[in-house]
Amino acid sequence: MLVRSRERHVKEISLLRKHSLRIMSGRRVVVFPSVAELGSTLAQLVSSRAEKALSTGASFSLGLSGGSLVSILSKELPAVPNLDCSRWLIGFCDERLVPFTDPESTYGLYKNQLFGKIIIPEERILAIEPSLPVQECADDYAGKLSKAFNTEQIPVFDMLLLGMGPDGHTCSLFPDHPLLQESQRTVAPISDSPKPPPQRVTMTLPTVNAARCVVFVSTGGSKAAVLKQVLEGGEGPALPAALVAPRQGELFWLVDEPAAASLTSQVERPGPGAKL
Ligand SMILES: O=C1O[C@H](COP(=O)(O)O)[C@@H](O)[C@H](O)[C@H]1O
Repeated sequence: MLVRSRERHVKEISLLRKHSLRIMSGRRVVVFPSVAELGSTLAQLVSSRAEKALSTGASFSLGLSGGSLVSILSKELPAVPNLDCSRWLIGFCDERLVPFTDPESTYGLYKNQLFGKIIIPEERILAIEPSLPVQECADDYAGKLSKAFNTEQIPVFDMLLLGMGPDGHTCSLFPDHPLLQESQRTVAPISDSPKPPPQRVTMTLPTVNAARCVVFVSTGGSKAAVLKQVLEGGEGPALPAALVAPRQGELFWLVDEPAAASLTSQVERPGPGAKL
């Protein structure tokens, strides 16, 4: 009897702690012992938000980023049992203006590593047209989003998966770049990306912050210092990743132990197989 009530108390305290953590910061920082465990929880999270969106709507819209996320997601998402992606709509949070066959192309990487392993109609993947000049390419991609979401306003994605570079950039929004001030456009071109290739197309902050759920994935010791700065603050203007704060949506930071090494604020460390 005593054991049962103690267990209940511990459970309640842990729930309360989780709840207050979320209220205090408006975001959940979740630390995993390995990239594999992070990846499998990420895949579960995508699948659970897809189920939620599809239980009330006609489709589940998911924005993908490039970089290290590609291999993490491509390994773990197809392993989710009974995953039905036929009503998913996939867009790209940013894309490099190179042919799809170029190893820098985010679409190209997902095509090779993921799209062949999940069943998703080709027409439900909204990619850029890389043969266009960068400005036209951004306009064309913004038009595709506008048509798919049937709106002239900012599209509201169900979920966006973001990465963060060691300089604090996310999407193709770089520190001190004028694009951080963009308040009207859904998508913008960039021709002077400090990280190659220089020409890219990116979602803007208003689009990112309109999403229902934003999930950052950040792994490795090279991200430790910048992660601390983004999550706990530091000198100078806020870094692009720190400007991501969905107006009405959820914000997750899924990180591994090396990336979390310098954090001193409270984080969650879920047990194996835990769901977010
Ligand atoms: O250039 C880019 O970098 C970021 C971060 O990539 P990571 O390899 O450090 O995780 C990525 O999110 C973005 O999509 C990409 O274009």
